[in-house]
Amino acid sequence: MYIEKTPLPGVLVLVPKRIGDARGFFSESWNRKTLLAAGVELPEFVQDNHSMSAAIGTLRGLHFQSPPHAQGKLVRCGRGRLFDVAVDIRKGSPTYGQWYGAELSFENARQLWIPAGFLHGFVTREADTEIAYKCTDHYAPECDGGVAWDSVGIDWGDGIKPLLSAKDAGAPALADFDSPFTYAGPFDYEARL
Ligand SMILES: Cc1cn([C@H]2C[C@H](O)[C@@H](COP(=O)(O)OP(=O)(O)O[C@H]3O[C@H](C)C(=O)[C@H](O)[C@H]3O)O2)c(=O)[nH]c1=O
Repeated sequence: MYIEKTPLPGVLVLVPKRIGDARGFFSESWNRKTLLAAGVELPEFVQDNHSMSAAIGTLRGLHFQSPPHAQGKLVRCGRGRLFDVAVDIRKGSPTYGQWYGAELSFENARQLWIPAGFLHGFVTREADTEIAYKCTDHYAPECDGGVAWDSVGIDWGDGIKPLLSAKDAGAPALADFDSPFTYAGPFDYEARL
């Protein structure tokens, strides 16, 4: 697995190796031991999610779960193509309000690690795009929160008119949002990579 730092400290791009043969390929899409060998210890994953978005331009986000059920997420694209975004919302962080986005697709096999304390959202760039993502805490609707997709200055792509859920359409702007997260210093792995 290749591990790439991003311009947003804490957020990583992981790219598993694909072993090809006449049938197709095999890939270890997640292996804790491989990451540990590289000095990256992620919290334990306890829930896997899978969502499919039929229309191009479907935008899900920007979401978080507040403590005590804050979630880190490792996102990968099983089918199609999407632009996946993380936003730092840890009060006191040197990168508070900053975002990073990566194009994830079945073809490029890229995964995005988004730690707890960051918003997560994505917009689809192909029809019938599916994402599968691992979460470090269980679903807790009472801790569910969101920030408006268009209030962070994210470049989602030209001329986007997103398909949003009613919840996402009514989310508060980042400027009006009081984050439940506080910066606790850099993640251990930041210095090791
Ligand atoms: C997240 C979640 C949702 N649900 C139920 C609740 C609703 O009845 C239905 C759809 O939920 P929602 O509209 O919140 O789904 P998304 O808009 O895809 O939200 C997710 O997408 C963004 C990008 C994320 O990072 C989060 O994982 C999550 O917020 O699934 C569950 O039963 N379990 C869950 O873990």
